[in-house]
Amino acid sequence: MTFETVSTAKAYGGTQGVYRHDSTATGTPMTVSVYVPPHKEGQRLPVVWYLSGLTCTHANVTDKGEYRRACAELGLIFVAPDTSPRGEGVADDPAYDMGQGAGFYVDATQAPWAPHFGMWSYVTEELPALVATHFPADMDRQSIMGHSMGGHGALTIGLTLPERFRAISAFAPIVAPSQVPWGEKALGGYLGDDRASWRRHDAVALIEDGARVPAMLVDQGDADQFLEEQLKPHLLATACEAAGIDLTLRMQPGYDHSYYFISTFMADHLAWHAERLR
Ligand SMILES: N[C@@H](CCC(=O)N[C@@H](CS)C(=O)NCC(=O)O)C(=O)O
Repeated sequence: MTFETVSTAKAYGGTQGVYRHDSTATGTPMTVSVYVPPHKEGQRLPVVWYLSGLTCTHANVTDKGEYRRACAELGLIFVAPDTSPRGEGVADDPAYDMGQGAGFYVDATQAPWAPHFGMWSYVTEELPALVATHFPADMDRQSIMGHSMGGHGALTIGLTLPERFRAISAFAPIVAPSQVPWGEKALGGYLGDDRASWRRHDAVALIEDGARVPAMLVDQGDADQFLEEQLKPHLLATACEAAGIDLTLRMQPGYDHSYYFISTFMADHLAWHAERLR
């Protein structure tokens, strides 16, 4: 399978690259951003996965996430995939919260989404194999983070694969998609009406059903316009408390849902990940 370099640039002594490859999980070309910090020849480095939110491509966090200085200092590879398949033959929805740019990190089972919307398999199977092949990655040291819909992806993937991900964190995540409009629309569309099939794609439900990790870090702005209707972090706090999961939930006064918020706390999250990836 070809893995094509779209661009590379030196940053903080390392390399910020953008790459494109044909994906069997989505049946489309996919674009991914990877930052490799400065390192010694032959050295293998831990990998932090960053999953983005609604409307994003790989480029939003690459341009505005301000992760490179911390990744260079901490020796972390930072991988930022796209949020969905894209292109002319790919189903879409006129709204921003469904279809292209809104893959929700599930493998869709329903028409018209099922042929291309295989983002769970893409992020958990296909892309990790490519990262292992093409970068100096130590795949025994991985962690995962994300924002909003990507926070949902990070929490659900991290909770499902605790043996793979040593740390999970999120910025303003959708913690209980089955209980909020964004999630009800997306999971209903991609997975169908049987709500039982949604539970493995809902962080709160996964914890209620027995998923366990040692710890999670979540930052949430209290001026986030989506806080009350879509995000509801207290549902995660309640589930973690009942399950004995050590959740650090930090309500950040005055911060909204944007990359100004994410970039403010990015270095903090990366340091938290690096500690667990040593
Ligand atoms: N377009 C939506 C908001 C979508 C949104 O806020 N997306 C977040 C993730 S959930 C994002 O990261 N947007 C891209 C950006 O800020 O660069 C609206 O206007 O209500």
